[in-house]
Amino acid sequence: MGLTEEQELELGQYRAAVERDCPSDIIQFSANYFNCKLEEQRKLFKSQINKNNTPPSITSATRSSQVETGDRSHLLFKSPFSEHDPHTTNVIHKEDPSAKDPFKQDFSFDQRETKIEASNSPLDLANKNEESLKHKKIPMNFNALRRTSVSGETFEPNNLETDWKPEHYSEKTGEQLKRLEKSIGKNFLFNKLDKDSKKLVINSLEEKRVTKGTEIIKQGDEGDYFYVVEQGTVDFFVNDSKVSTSGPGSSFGELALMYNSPRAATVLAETDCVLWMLDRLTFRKILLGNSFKKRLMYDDFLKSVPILSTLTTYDRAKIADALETELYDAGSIIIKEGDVGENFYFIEYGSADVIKEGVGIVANLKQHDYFGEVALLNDLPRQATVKATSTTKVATLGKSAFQRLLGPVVEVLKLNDPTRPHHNQ
Ligand SMILES: Nc1ncnc2c1ncn2[C@@H]1O[C@@H]2COP(=O)(O)O[C@H]2[C@H]1O
Repeated sequence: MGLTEEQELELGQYRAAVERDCPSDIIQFSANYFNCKLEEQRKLFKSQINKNNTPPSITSATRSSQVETGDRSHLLFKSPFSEHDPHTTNVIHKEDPSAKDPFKQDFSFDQRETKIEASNSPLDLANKNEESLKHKKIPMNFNALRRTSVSGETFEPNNLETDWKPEHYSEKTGEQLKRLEKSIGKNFLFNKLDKDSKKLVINSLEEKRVTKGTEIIKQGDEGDYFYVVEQGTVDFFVNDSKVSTSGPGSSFGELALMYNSPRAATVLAETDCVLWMLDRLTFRKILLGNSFKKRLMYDDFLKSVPILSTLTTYDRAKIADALETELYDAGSIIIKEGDVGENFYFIEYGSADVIKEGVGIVANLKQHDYFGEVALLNDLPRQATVKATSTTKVATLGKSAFQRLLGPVVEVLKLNDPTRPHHNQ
């Protein structure tokens, strides 16, 4: 007996996920993948029942329309081209980076679900976040070839429910709160937190004053704390070369805590500094699943994009922070020849044709390919139209993020520029 259309679709999606992520442990990957699928199906049922009091029939068509448009109408994205391009008006959904891709979307589903179901106490939220991290989108190679956790903390959901209390929790004074609001208010990581989580984080922060010249973090050490700068400036050194400086409102020290990896840089106080430290466990429980969600979700994907393969974890993390997701139906226009170029794109999944006026199709793009760089690199109008040929999810970078973050690969992008004579493709 042949497979039904839906079974074919499911298997195709599964196959695409395996090909995309090239998991080192296929059994574990598959277990996670199908758990996510089940979870997704359950949630769809629940949300449908909550809405209509009628369970939906589970077909792919129902599922994708629910996932992509159902509850997210407020997130519908207006195409930058829609004013003058009738083809694009109904096609783009700007949404969580996780949307649509069945394996990766679980993060956002869980977060939303958590808010509905949990009591909303800070601890519940922390635990739920960690739970979703634990069995959902931790990249399969999350800890591969890296040193293991310093504290060896376990994240068993049941332990968390009852056992975990933030180690350094202490209610801040009014004066401290005012200062924190000022410094933390500037840090985008904290703006992603709901009120309870923010309060929990604030009361878990420890004040640390250091004098000019103090080594706050040493490259190669194990990670213990995440830092936010309230006053002063700090310098970053990689292999003894200074790579950057940052000041009030900025944060550092997240990489080692995220990836259980050695510190990637040395951090020195360039002036006397007032810092706030967050312990690793609270960081992982609260910030990781909220503020660094995109990094975790895009980690594997960005690693598998050939053009980015030479970047460091830090460089890729910065790109992930800046990415936005757009979803296009088959046949819709992603960029239009002659328009002003605003964004650069990676294809997360799907396919697209590159079409030049008067010439026809000049290239076919697939998963992991990029486009939209020519206009940005050369300050030109769009040199071709890019049209989705199947449902296509793209991750996009705005022009300034493109210029700021893709510096290290600009030469390669230029070399590959398809509009240059003799480009190597
Ligand atoms: N170019 C860079 N490479 C790596 N880490 C950097 C860089 N610039 C700043 N940092 C920060 O320096 C921190 C050192 O500790 P972590 O590796 O935990 O996290 C690192 C980043 O937050």
